[in-house]
Amino acid sequence: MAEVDDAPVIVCSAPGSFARSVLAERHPALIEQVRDAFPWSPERHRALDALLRSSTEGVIEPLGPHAHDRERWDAWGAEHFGRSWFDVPFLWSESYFYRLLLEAVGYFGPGPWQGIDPFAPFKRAELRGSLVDDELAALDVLARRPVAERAAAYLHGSLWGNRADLSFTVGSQTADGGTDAGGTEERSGEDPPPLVADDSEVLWSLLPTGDSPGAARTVHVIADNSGRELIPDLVLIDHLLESGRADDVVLHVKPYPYYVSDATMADAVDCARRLAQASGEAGEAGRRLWAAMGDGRLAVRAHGFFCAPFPYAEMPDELRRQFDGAALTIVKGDLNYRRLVGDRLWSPTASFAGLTAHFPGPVAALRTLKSDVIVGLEPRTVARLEDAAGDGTGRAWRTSGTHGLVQVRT
Ligand SMILES: O=P(O)(O)OC[C@@]1(O)O[C@H](CO)[C@@H](O)[C@@H]1O
Repeated sequence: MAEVDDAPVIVCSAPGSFARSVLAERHPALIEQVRDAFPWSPERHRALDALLRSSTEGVIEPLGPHAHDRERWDAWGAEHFGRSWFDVPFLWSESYFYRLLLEAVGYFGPGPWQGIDPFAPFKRAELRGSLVDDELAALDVLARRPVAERAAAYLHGSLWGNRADLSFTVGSQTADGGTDAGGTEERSGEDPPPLVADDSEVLWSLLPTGDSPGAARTVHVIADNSGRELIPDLVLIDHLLESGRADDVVLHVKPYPYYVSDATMADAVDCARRLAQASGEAGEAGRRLWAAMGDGRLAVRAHGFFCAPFPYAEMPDELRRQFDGAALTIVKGDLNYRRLVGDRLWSPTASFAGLTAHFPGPVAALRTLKSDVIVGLEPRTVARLEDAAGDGTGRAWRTSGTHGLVQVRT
């Protein structure tokens, strides 16, 4: 594994690599699932066929001349057009794939399919499912526990919620609404398994309770998946506001559907409604969050950069300024982690603090491990993980979603 200063950018060309499997297997399966989820017109079917061909055997083409964001992607993709999908950075090719998938289904219009989220049936099925009922009911039991224990449970709920990632379960669920779409629990032997890094104490130390002099303490949360991840994120946010650890919270969602289950504004509303309509503690939290959105203590934003194919080190200044002065920014999930530290084959012991020094203000990653990128581990932890993997490659712990982390840079 390369050292910090020469870590290779991840591309999808290496045979047997996780990144290659995403492009070669996961994306084609996703196209077929999206195809089956709606009664698309012949034109949409043809566009899906073309995307399948291009993304598996073709080269990367620019957007069509009428695309509203053609200029932006022309600048972002200039050096990649005309090359094989497998030879350009993984972060770039995945992001562009989702942009093209939306194009294929007419999401950006004009036309009758404009604004129809092609992943909505999968997200809805998950949100309706009984696993969410069980998770909401568990909040009633938790409410009787001491506050420190509750805080830890809310934090872990948000972290492990990241296992419920519908792009991870492509090929194993349907959009018929009749079944729970998570399917991720089977991946974990121990539930929850131990964290590979745990800076929880540092995280809480950045958000002391009680009166603090000076400006309002703002916490930002860069959301990842909707449904079974965003619901515990919202519960955590409610706790931060209720316990006085934050005066206000900004939740950052995606401006358009992305990576299957990533949360958009519509999803944030659906999740808040699911909570608010629940009974017991969940319902109370949901109604408090609803009110907090109304009085501005919880703001939701959807900056275009959250669907950009680049690491956060390259975020535009106006977004950077939003995080300046925050008490903490919580960065959720695997893709956000890849973007936070850079999508490279770092040494797993490379410094998390060093690689996140670019980020404005204190930052915490809550993530389950679903790709090759990992930094900030103790050498003995890496040795233990490699030994325990026992699968011949010693790498499954990195990509299988069975392990989680809390990493903080103050
Ligand atoms: O950000 P999330 O939802 O935790 O994970 C997104 C993800 O499943 O998508 C990519 C494959 O498509 C992986 O790199 C990554 O694990």
